[in-house]
Amino acid sequence: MKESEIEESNQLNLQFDKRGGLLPVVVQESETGDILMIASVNREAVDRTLETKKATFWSTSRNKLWVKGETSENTIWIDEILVDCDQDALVYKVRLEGDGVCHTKNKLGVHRKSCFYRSLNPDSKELTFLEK
Ligand SMILES: N=c1c2ncn([C@@H]3O[C@H](COP(=O)(O)OP(=O)(O)OP(=O)(O)O)[C@@H](O)[C@H]3O)c2ncn1[C@@H]1O[C@H](COP(=O)(O)O)[C@@H](O)[C@H]1O
Ligand SMILES: [Mg+2]
Ligand SMILES: [Zn+2]
Repeated sequence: MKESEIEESNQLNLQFDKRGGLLPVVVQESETGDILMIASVNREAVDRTLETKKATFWSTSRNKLWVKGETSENTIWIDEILVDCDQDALVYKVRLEGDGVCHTKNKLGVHRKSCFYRSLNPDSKELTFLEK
């Protein structure tokens, strides 16, 4: 496929083959801009996400389609999907149904909103928890 057909096209031509069938997805909360998690999708996961408006991924450890929230009930609802220049990465802009997306819990026993709850200090190389 010519570059122009990918970069300047209004047609969806996701480049799964380039990446072994899996593309990275950044999940971002629409309302706040917060980055919530990064996961992988195959073609089926994208199709299911478009059909159901529920964020669906490919679980790389369980090797199966993963409708986020299927056990935790922390469903993620799609507002918008962005596709990058060379059509090999996505952004899901979303609304949360539950407390958060992360499978870890904070001190109050609540699912953390984002998987990115620690910051790396470049000098000490230690991690600082961002939560109060
Ligand atoms: N719920 C999550 C979850 N939420 C967010 N994330 C992030 O999503 C990324 C997914 O990457 P992977 O495909 O490598 O994760 P995975 O192989 O599905 O994870 P596991 O099944 O090994 O826990 C992780 O690196 C986390 O940063 C999660 N990763 C894993 N889970 C597991 O997914 C399962 C189902 O959770 P629900 O969909 O919320 O019911 C539970 O067993 C959870 O432990
Ligand atoms: Mg990960
Ligand atoms: Zn997490």
